[in-house]
Amino acid sequence: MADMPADSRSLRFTKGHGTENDFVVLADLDARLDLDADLTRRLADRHAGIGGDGVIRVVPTASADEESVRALADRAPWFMDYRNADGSVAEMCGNGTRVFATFLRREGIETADEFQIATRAGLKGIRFEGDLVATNMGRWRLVDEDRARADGFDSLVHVTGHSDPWSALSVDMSNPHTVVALPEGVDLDALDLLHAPVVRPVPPHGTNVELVRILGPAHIAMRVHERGVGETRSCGTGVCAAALATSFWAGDPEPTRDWTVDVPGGRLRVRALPGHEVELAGPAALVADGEVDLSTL
Ligand SMILES: N[C@@H](CCC[C@H](N)C(=O)O)C(=O)O
Repeated sequence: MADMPADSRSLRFTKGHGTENDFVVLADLDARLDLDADLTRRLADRHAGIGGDGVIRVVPTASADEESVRALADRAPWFMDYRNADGSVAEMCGNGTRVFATFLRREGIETADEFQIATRAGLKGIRFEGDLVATNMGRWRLVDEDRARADGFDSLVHVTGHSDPWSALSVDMSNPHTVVALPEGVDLDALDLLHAPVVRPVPPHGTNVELVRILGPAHIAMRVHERGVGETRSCGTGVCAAALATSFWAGDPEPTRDWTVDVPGGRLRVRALPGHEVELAGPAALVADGEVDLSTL
């Protein structure tokens, strides 16, 4: 169990989600919480804890462990410290940025319609747009651009229940993604994602795997198996990777139109920005506040 503030064995939390990618949000405004892998796993446990695909700690950027994050403090006072449900630390979480920003607004910590937050993948610009929150996710890249341009693909993905592996494309969204366009006749809804898809060659830092069905022009449906979690109902970085890969395959490597991505938990918009950056827009909801007795976890 993590070291906790001496005066408290309980922890206040907020539960939130972005297109049903759900998170336990911890306001650690004094940077007193030692959120280690064990505590993260216990909080995220859906049976014995609060439950979530991940845990988000809201902490002053100046107090981050990583020097590269602390360097952002003068431009973004708050750091989204994101952990997957298995306790692993991830570079970025697209849906998490909207939940994080919505929490900062609700608490009156940030009051503007536009502000920047700090993540392990650098600064991310937030813009409130009606009911949606838009995040400038920053720069993206194809992991093996030469191979992608020559073949369209750079790896193979094997999904349980299907004898043949499918061609896939690796996209770096600051975190790793492997995108598969499903062959004709394969039912997206029927895929077995209880088991992790097997990716070859093995990605050095693991990967999130997106399975995509094309629904129409600039419109796809996607399911995802997330690194450090399992299948989730949405993944913001994955949605961007899927839209960018599909646009690439469609001959529009720098997307000139907005893409709509349907996930089991809702709908998201992906927009290319100048400078090879990409914006993700969608809803965010804070659904509960509570206090957990850490001795019971
Ligand atoms: N759900 C997130 C991504 C969270 C991190 C991912 N599982 C990883 O390990 O890279 C999103 O909305 O982007």
